[in-house]
Amino acid sequence: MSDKTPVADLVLDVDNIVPGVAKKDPIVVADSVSRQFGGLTAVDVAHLEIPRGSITALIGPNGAGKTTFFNLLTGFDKPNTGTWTFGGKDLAGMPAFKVARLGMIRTFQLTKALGGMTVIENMRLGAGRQGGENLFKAIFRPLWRGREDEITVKAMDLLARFKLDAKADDHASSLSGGQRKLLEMARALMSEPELVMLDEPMAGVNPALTQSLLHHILDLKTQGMTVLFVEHDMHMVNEIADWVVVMAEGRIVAEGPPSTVMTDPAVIDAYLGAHHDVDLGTLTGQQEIAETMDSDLVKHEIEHEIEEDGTAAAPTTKKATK
Ligand SMILES: Nc1ncnc2c1ncn2[C@@H]1O[C@H](COP(=O)(O)OP(=O)(O)OP(=O)(O)O)[C@@H](O)[C@H]1O
Repeated sequence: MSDKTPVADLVLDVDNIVPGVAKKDPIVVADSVSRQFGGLTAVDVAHLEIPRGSITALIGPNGAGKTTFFNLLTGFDKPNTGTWTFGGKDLAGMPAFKVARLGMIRTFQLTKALGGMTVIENMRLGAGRQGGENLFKAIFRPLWRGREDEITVKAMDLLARFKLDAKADDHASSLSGGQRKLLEMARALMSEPELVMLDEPMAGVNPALTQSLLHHILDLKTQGMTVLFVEHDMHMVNEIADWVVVMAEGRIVAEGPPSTVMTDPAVIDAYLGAHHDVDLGTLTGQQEIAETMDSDLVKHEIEHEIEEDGTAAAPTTKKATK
């Protein structure tokens, strides 16, 4: 289906592919990133490099630490130890809204389309800084109006690409689960990110929209973006990922191209340890998603963004770092 990036273009040494292997052109480099919750070590990543301009899948059994690792990289959670860079910039300690502004945008396992707002309003929110009811805006109103028009045009273009343009004025709450996933992805693109991080993009999406989502993800790569996604659906991973990173019990236990990773004993062990009945070749089901925590953190990040931008519309928050 996709044009896979050859392994030789991704790693420095194709003959020695081990967890933490050096990439030719890494966009993210993480070192000694750990996160404990009480006595539980949720993430303990010694070294990981994400190759630029390709599609990397982060897989692993439930509870492996994938979402927590996403949260740490994107500033939605703070690690106990570790450093990481994005495009060479040190991100440790940087809040989520600043990480997003640098071009590292994520979506959530449970979509955060803000149901009380319309589809187009959600899209405008994705554009980041738009000015607000501040003095600067009051003085330079015509300039801001121009910028707002530009944002609307861009939003409508993206909505058309994602076949959501007819729904622009509908409340996001009226969309189906799959359409919300599309909206979240479209909104992420408003800020022209370099790295798009998708947390279980296929979860809760009905089969009719699955192919469409797959094509949109492949399209991101065609447009020069890097994609990192968490996914349980191994068919999807096989189909679109250039590279697969496997987590188990917080650590990176294997990485490599999908064709070899699925037969790696460490990977089979990791999955069989958690699911005695799982066949990696046929694992396709959508996971039931547990709603956990942290709506306060997300709310705080959005409030912070609004405070900084001075934007008038105060969105309601939905969920969370999942
Ligand atoms: N806020 C939290 N407080 C306490 N424990 C947490 C918290 N967030 C995650 N954990 C625990 O950390 C571990 C890793 O969870 P995480 O959600 O990152 O795994 P995951 O690989 O994303 O799982 P899944 O595939 O089920 O989404 C789990 O044992 C989880 O229960």
